Amino acid sequence: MSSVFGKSRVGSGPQSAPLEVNLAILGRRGAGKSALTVKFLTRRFISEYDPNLEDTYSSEEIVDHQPVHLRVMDTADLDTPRNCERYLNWAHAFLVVYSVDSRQSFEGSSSYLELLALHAKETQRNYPALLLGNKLDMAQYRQVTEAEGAALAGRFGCLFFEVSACLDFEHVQHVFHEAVREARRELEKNSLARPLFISEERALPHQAALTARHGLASCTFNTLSTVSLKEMPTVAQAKLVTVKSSRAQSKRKAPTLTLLKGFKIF
Ligand SMILES: Nc1nc2c(ncn2[C@@H]2O[C@H](COP(=O)(O)OP(=O)(O)OP(=O)(O)O)[C@@H](O)[C@H]2O)c(=O)[nH]1
Repeated sequence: MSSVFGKSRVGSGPQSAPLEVNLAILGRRGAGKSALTVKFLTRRFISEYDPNLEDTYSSEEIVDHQPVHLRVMDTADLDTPRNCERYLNWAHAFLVVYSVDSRQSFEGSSSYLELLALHAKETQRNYPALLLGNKLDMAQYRQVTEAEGAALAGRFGCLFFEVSACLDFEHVQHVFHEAVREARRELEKNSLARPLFISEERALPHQAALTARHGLASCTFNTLSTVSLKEMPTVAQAKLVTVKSSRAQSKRKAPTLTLLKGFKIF
């Protein structure tokens, strides 16, 4: 079965179209969402970035010998979740990122996990989430222990990894592929599509509590999976661009490629 934007296409046979998976990266500003996204897409570490841009990228992946058309939304909330339906109703799985050297970002990740739990409860669906403690290379400045990260993940029943956008690509790739596996399991379980473009907004009883605790004032929940066309993010074909410069080169001498909208990669 397929639907608009590939929301529900599930197939594993050699003849079937690639599985389509939408993945949203959530977390407080500065946690490293963009750096992880770009590392995954290009194997490179961001040097400069625009924190206000939110983009969705598309990448063809092979996960467990199966082709997957993966879309990654690198979200740009400010300090708290805002207008969450744009990703709540779009993503099949979520990566919630904090930085191990920032307690504030860890507390922010907890708000996102609560938001996802609430959304799952209201829609009576399971949305796989992975909790990522990023900037592992900064472990000497840790404000969050690995045990705290694991405990938070355990509380919300999600997988937990500590990663670094500036260390090895394989580890970052592994985490994204784990998210695909989680999404695939869930899609296979519910191979029925969630309806799209049927909108009914209503306030939720639990929302008031969450709003009060985390300032999620602008998050509304749509009961029937609503995404309007104008809200759909544009897809940048990230993998179509060839990167020829090397980060090993001197930053001053290296040509700057504006590869993905808003990111300068050396
Ligand atoms: N040392 C280190 N720095 C990182 C890592 N990941 C990201 N950074 C840096 O942390 C800063 C914030 O990274 P971003 O990827 O822009 O963070 P973000 O979560 O996308 O932040 P917003 O775009 O503001 O939402 C940048 O200066 C990155 O270069 C990492 O793994 N290690």
